[in-house]
Amino acid sequence: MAKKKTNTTKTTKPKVKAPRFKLSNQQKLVLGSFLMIAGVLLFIAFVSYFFTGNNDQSTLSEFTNKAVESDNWLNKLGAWVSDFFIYRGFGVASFIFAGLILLSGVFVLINGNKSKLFKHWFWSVLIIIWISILFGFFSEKWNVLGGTIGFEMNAYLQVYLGKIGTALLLFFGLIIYLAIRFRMTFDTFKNMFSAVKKDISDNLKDSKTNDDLIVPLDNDLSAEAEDIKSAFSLTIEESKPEETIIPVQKKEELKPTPKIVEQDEEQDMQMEVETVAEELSETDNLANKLVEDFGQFDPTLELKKYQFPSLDLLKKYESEGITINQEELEENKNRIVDTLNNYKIGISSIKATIGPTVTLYEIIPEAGVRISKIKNLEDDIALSLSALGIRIIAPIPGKGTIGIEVPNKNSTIVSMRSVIASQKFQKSEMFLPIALGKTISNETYVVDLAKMPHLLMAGATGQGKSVGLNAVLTSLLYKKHPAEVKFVLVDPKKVELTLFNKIERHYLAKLPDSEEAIITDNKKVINTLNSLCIEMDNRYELLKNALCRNIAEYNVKFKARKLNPNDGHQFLPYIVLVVDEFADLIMTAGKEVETPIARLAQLARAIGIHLIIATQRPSVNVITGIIKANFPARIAFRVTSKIDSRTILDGSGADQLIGRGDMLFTQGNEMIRIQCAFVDTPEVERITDFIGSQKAYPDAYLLPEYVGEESGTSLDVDISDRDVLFRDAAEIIVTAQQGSASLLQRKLKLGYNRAGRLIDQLEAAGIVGGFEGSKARQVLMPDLTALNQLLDNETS
Ligand SMILES: Nc1ncnc2c1ncn2[C@@H]1O[C@H](COP(=O)(O)OP(=O)(O)OP(=O)(O)O)[C@@H](O)[C@H]1O
Repeated sequence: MAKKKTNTTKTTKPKVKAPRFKLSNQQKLVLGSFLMIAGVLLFIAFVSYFFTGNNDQSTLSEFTNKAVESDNWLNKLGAWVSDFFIYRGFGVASFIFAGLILLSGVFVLINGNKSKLFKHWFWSVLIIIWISILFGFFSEKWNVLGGTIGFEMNAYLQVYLGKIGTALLLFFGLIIYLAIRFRMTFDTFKNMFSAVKKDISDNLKDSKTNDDLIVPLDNDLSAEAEDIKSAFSLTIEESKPEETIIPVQKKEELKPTPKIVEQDEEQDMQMEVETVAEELSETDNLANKLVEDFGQFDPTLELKKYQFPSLDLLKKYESEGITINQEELEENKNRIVDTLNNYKIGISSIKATIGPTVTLYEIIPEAGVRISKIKNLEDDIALSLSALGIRIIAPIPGKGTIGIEVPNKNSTIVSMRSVIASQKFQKSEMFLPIALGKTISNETYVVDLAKMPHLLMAGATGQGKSVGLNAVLTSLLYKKHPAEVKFVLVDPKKVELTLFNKIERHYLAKLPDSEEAIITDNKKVINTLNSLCIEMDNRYELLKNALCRNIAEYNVKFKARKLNPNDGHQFLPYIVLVVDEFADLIMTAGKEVETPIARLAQLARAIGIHLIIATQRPSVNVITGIIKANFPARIAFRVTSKIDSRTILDGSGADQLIGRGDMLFTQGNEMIRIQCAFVDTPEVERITDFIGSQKAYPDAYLLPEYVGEESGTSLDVDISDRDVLFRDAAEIIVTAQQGSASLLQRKLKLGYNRAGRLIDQLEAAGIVGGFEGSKARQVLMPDLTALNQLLDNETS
């Protein structure tokens, strides 16, 4: 804690803070309901004023005299308030005040958008003034309607503008209001007018036709026929202009809203051009309305003030930036040329690209030289260049040249700061951007974890795996809000990821019953993985109901308020599962972890769960076929043998790396050599401190509850060993007809383990059915009578 404090004082300058009026939920309830009631009372008082206002005039001056009562339905206060608002204030327009106060109460209660409320107040006050002046205009007839303000303002305006001027000014005020508030245009009026005109003419026509069709029985038949004929012919003639279809020439005239295009006066013909706007479903309409009223759903709202870590928290290295050692370059070039010449390989040109740790020499061999010949001489060339970690790429994909990578004598550190600060990272629009480091041509390399969709990291000990993991996590922390991504961290070594404990309530996800968010116990990993599988199934269900194919589409739809939270929909954060020391896990838990990992790897990509697994031991029994098949994106740090390299990358190369963050990255096709960004423990500590010191969610992101199989083993529970709360628990479960441990936890206020044990005992007693994965257990007792019968039989 002390540390946190010093940190914040260091970074923030003293500044005077404006006092914040943030209401608690209870305060909101009190204030909201007070305002609503006040609004209703005002309304009642105002209505009453029109019946009792005259009688109450005399009682107003006697406000403090208890003996004098008012006729207003709210008695003295009602009389006084309505007199104040209606007589002395704005007249009938004061009713709008009552509405506004009621509306404010509703906004406070539902925690509505403040700027929306402010807008309502602003426009309503304007319309109140306008109405008041309008009625003030007719004050001679109805003097109460405009109130004193309306009357006085009218008198003032009429002195300067006269009656006509005032009337026109009022009309102009109305136009301004409609134009700005309702975005009305001249066309809107025109369309409205035409629509009304059409309605009237249709009605007239209908009535006329009907009238004409009523033929008096005693009339001459031929005359009737004539009448009817003329009546019809008339109708047809009249309807003709409307039905005439005129070819439309101008494309611009076709607007999505129905529009009437006037023809030349002489033709006296009207044509209605109607383009059918895309029909919106009811839910779309509702969503549009909600978005209009409240704006798009903002998942970051709960931590609105959250600040992303600044670049200053990352260290700046002196030795950054490539220094060109001309001598070294020349020397290496000569050696390469000489060595190749020794093997009778001629070179037509050679080019060097200097990277942070290695320099790439690109060679174009003379015509007729076989590439395989150069590839075969790899070891000989390496020997004559007497350098470790030479890698020959023959040919460089897409270039037709041969590459020889030679480590630099003095490598430079690629700092996390430089890659995070790069334009490429800062401007990336990826879902889960990761700044891995810099390529051989010194370009920052940024990839999207969401596209990978899972990452396998392997390398011998001490070659930069943990730094790599930290770089991945740091990248995400710099780019993603706590609402957008959650980490599930598995760290059997117990030391690598502990720093991330500080951001538990911001970024971590955990099982409901676990105390520590970072999982260090291998047994608990199995539960977490299975819980993630449940989360995956749940998310698929949500996606299916929302008719979305992936999490991105789903979240867009949710933000546009097209998905109803009452149907279980919610904004879904990405979940990144990081497993360090995967080999260790496989050794201790074997199939039990491999199965859920494989399931997640196969299916979780669409619903935003991504896996990063890291291992020191890249042997085939750890990185099995099924794992490999589902992890197309792989990072290999230096390994000791070609076999290990093959296991990770399906090819050699990782054995020729030079360590210290030098790595090969593949996403299934080409292999890219990257110098991993270096982020040191103190830097990670500063970042997690910075984030940890900010306001957090009440708890870590809770994963679905998973009842492990081990709890289902002790089914033969002795009746005498039953929990004292057994009967209560049974009654709760049977009454609710829902067999879930979390229900017991809530109702009986128990810990997860005890609730889990109770469920087992209930299963053993035949009250609930067996474990069914993500679903609640079936309740086998239909009602309390059946339950009591069962329990009584047991004891007798
Ligand atoms: N990207 C890098 N740039 C510079 N130096 C690095 C880089 N990555 C790692 N190193 C150096 O290598 C050392 C070991 O790295 P790291 O702890 O990441 O290895 P590891 O593979 O996780 O080892 P282990 O498997 O034993 O945990 C670091 O202390 C650091 O000095």
